[in-house]
Amino acid sequence: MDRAVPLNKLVKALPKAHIVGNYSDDTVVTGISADTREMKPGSIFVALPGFHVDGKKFIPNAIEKGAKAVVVEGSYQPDLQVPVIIVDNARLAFSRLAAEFWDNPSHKLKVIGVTGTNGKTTTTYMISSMLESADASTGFITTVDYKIANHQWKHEEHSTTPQPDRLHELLYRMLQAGVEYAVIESSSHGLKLHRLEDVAYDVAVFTNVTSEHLELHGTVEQYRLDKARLFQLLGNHPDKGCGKWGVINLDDPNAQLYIDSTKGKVFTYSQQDENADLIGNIIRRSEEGVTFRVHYKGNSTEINLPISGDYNVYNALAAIGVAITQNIPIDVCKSALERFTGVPGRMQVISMGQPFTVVIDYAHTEDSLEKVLITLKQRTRGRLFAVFGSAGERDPYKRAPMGKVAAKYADFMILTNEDPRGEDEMQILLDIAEGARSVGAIEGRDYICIPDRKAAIYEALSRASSGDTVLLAGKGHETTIETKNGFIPWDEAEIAKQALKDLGYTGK
Ligand SMILES: CC(=O)N[C@H]1[C@@H](OP(=O)(O)OP(=O)(O)OC[C@H]2O[C@@H](n3ccc(=O)[nH]c3=O)[C@H](O)[C@@H]2O)O[C@H](CO)[C@@H](O)[C@@H]1O[C@H](C)C(=O)N[C@@H](C)C(=O)N[C@H](CCC(=O)O)C(=O)O
Ligand SMILES: Nc1ncnc2c1ncn2[C@@H]1O[C@H](COP(=O)(O)OP(=O)(O)OP(=O)(O)O)[C@@H](O)[C@H]1O
Repeated sequence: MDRAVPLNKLVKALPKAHIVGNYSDDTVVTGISADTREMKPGSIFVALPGFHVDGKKFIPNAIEKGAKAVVVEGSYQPDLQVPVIIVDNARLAFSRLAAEFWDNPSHKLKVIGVTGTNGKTTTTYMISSMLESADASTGFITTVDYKIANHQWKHEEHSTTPQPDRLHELLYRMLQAGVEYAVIESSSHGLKLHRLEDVAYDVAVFTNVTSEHLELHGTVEQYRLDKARLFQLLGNHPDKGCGKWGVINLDDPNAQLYIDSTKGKVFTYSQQDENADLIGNIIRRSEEGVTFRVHYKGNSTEINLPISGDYNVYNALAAIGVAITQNIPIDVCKSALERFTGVPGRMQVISMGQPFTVVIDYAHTEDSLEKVLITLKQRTRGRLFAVFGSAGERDPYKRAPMGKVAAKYADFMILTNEDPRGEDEMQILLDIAEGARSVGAIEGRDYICIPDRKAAIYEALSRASSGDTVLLAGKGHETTIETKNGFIPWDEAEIAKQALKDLGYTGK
């Protein structure tokens, strides 16, 4: 989207910055970027201190490509032909500049942020569908896809929360399209690395915390604290007349931290605690979904959620909580939830007329794998197969617990690649197997390792028979497998369908 903003205006947004070099009042910039591979001429280049390399290394390249100014953290000596904006923290400056460049779109939208280890995407989808049932136009930013009013599309980025330039551009486009509410999956990376610092949130939602991404946060304690930033950000920006709310899962042991961090009013939900503002009790479970009753201010309503998994009742309660803070009646929430079609790659059933069930799910943590396996175990007459792996270069400590929990519930496991990245793929599988073996699993009898994911899927489907369930976990909606040799295109649903066809199942 073409846009030109005076450099002057952007520099004013960084009052503590020190500027070296001159520019005239009519200098304009046409973009903000922290990546020379994507930067367009006329942009400000922000040199971020990366995890692999210092972005300062790319300054000459940025200037060659037409950067109008560069932002650096700390100091930068060489004499450059463009102004150098020296700041204390380049990530904070990147966020500030991107928000200013796109004219702070979040100040005019009503913005809802969803954080937590699991359930962010599902909850975001549910919130959006409820708001739309109440006739509000919505946009969202999720791991799976982006939505601006009626246009929804799958993105290729391997990220949940985009970098600030992309993020604020999306919010700007939402505003241009007449969107009233933006719902943003707010990852712990996004919060810790200040990608979300200049978003004016109105509602912050907390789903749950288990242990993940310790390669970034260091400790579970720090991970919990980094997520709390979302609730503090509520206090940073003007109120847009819809109130500021923290919507918090009271059943999570960490709830109090997020309640205490909320710069606004608190709304709680629970399946167990009578003190919560909103309570949901599961009444029955079926192949088609879960029925639960919600209790709010002395009234109660039964809701048939057409997706299975008890945890989805938590996601639904979080979304109803948000709707209540926006004065949406529970009947509207009910009708939105009863029409909910789910999220691609989450409990997605693949049917080609085979006599067993095939389910694709994005479970890639110990907690989510356990919850999904429990759900599937409850409704499987035969054997439960689990095909899964664990990411390379991320959270190696979660591998053994994933193996352990899968060994507990699955009758047979095929350990396979998820995103091995630069790591030895067999070593990742051996790390998972170690957890499985710690609870008595034996190779050959209870599990096998097949790094090639396609071959693993074919093996599982050819072993399955009537009444069995095959869970393909960890890839969900993702469109690539990241290996040391680059990205391999991937579509788990298509591969499962093709495998079933090759096994002779062609019906619906
Ligand atoms: C941890 C993190 O934020 N990583 C991002 C970061 O990588 P990095 O720090 O390693 O970058 P680097 O290679 O050291 O380079 C340093 C700087 O030089 C720039 N550069 C680099 C090369 C070049 O030719 N020119 C150039 O300008 C880079 O853009 C970067 O700004 O900058 C890269 C370029 O923008 C991103 O691709 C990369 O995200 C990758 C995709 C990633 O995997 N991110 C994940 C960990 C992530 O953020 N996940 C969370 C949570 C997901 C969840 O909930 O499960 C998310 O919100 O997405
Ligand atoms: N409330 C929940 N509690 C535990 N597990 C959940 C919950 N909701 C979803 N899951 C599990 O987590 C997986 C991912 O769900 P979802 O995409 O909604 O979460 P997420 O937090 O957005 O994950 P990510 O950020 O990694 O995309 C699902 O496939 C399911 O296995």
